[in-house]
Amino acid sequence: MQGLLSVRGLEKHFGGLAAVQKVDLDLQEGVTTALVGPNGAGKTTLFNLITGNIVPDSGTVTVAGAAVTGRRPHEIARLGVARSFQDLRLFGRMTVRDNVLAAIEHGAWFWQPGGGAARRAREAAVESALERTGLSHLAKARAVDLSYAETKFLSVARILATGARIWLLDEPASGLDLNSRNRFVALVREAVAAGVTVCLIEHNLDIVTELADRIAFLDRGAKLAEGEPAAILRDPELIAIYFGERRP
Ligand SMILES: Nc1ncnc2c1ncn2[C@@H]1O[C@H](COP(=O)(O)OP(=O)(O)OP(=O)(O)O)[C@@H](O)[C@H]1O
Repeated sequence: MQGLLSVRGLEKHFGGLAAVQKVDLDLQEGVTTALVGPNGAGKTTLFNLITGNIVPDSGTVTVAGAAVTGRRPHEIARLGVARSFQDLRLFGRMTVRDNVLAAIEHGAWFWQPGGGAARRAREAAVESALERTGLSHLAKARAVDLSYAETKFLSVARILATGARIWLLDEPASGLDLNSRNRFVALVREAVAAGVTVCLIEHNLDIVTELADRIAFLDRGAKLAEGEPAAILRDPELIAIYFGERRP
């Protein structure tokens, strides 16, 4: 069944390297999918192809049935697809609040008809995102002054504030302490319960087990398997590939 977000035959080469090879993937509404695979499997490249940060050599991406292949990142974001980056891409010198505000597209300015209401709605979305990520007390701090875990939550706050219904999270919990990691898991669960469809790239298999309904397993650019976490994580061949014990 075609998903809310659907990928068909997606391919990307970098010179002679096939980074993503004929990948099909469906993100079904309300289903949390984890992309799992060893380093260099093509997971981030797949996100980049979906979000328009990289143009595919071939294949298609559709969001809610609309073809978006080759469209620019902001056009795809406007359809309700938000993502985080491994390197977070925050504005270090801006405040936490302004980092979140900047993530929301300014559809209407206050001098336009309805602009005042739109601005208030944006501000409310920012405050709510800060509250849900536990960052309200840091709203006026500069992003550069945050702790590592706080920057990770700021990255999630930026997604929350957009109201996007599809979240693509690239290693969102890497390096988090236990308390922050648990808060992160709860935050994602809350979003899913509110109707968000999540796809996450995650190396921590405990987090995958806790959050994912499905795993798509990638290796060397190709999707090798897809299914329920229990089945995928019990497959000795996949686990050998994942932990680098590949047989020739
Ligand atoms: N812009 C680029 N130019 C050339 N090669 C690239 C580029 N981006 C990615 N690659 C290569 O494509 C392959 C897939 O990389 P990608 O970052 O998608 O893997 P990944 O599964 O996300 O890895 P990791 O788990 O380490 O983040 C790698 O061999 C990588 O070196």
